[in-house]
Amino acid sequence: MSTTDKTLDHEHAAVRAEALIDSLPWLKKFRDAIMVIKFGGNAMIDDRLMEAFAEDVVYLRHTGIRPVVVHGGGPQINAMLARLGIESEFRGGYRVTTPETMDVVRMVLTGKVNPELVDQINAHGPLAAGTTGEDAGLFVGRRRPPIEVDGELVDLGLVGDVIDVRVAPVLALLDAGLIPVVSSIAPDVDRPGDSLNVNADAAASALASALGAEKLVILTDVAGLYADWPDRDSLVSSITAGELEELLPSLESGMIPKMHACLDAVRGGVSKAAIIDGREPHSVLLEIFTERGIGTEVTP
Ligand SMILES: Nc1ncnc2c1ncn2[C@@H]1O[C@H](COP(=O)(O)OP(=O)(O)O)[C@@H](O)[C@H]1O
Ligand SMILES: CC(=O)N[C@@H](CCC(=O)OP(=O)(O)O)C(=O)O
Repeated sequence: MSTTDKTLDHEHAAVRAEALIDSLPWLKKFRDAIMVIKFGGNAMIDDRLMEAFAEDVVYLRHTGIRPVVVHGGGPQINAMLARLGIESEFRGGYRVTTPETMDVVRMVLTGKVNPELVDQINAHGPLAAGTTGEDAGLFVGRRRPPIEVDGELVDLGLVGDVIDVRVAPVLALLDAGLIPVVSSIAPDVDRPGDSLNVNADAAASALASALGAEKLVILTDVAGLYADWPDRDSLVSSITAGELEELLPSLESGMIPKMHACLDAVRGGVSKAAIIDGREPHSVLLEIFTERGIGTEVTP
């Protein structure tokens, strides 16, 4: 015998059924679509968020969407550099990368963060396959020329841009039903044997364009793009590429690579790019399966 309050049960059931039915148009629309999701280092610090992220990605995969994960690991690189007593600085949103720093970046991204993320996803079944921009020549990298920061030219060292992507290895993983998990290291096309540190937002953007992805979703540690940072009333829900281009010069620090990444992606053929709050559990599902999405969307 059960004494549950049936009225309450019916209400809960109705809300849950509505949420499931609301996702129907998106399930139909996005079947087989490739979605590139960039998972930032800040969300990885919290085990609960990392578990929720893994669940979201596995959920997408089981709905027939083809998720590709690109990850960063800035805070984890900072922690390891501090342990090793190596200083590093950020200029214009990018880490100034010496050869010594590059060794640590590669070790942390490819040796620690990538397998940890793969493990989280594979807790749900053997779905994730870790790879880097160096494996099978996925990324073709080139050293970034000095950039201007506050009117001064800054040499970022071994920081690279992805100038070309050979999508075959990622497509092969997708065709095998797997979830590629990619770290943002690229081989230097001009100096064979050298590796370059690519900002993970930029790497995700290049991969999304090359794959002809339906969406690029970038998780971060704020609700989205603020037009007048740090004014919390200035959250942008939607912005076009043209409007974003005008806003870019006024942006600071971490938002610069992110918004460049979104702009490049939509200019590169991706239908929509979104910056969403990685501090909210299951933010990826809310972005993909709801009409308004969350955070800031960038459209062509
Ligand atoms: N206009 C802006 N809108 C939102 N965040 C901004 C803006 N300008 C600077 N920021 C900063 O950028 C940070 C996100 O960049 P970053 O720390 O590199 O994130 P992640 O680790 O997710 O890649 C935010 O936490 C915020 O402090
Ligand atoms: C050139 C550059 O800045 N590379 C980044 C790569 C990792 C990254 O982008 O990590 P998040 O996404 O967690 O910020 C770095 O060295 O921190």
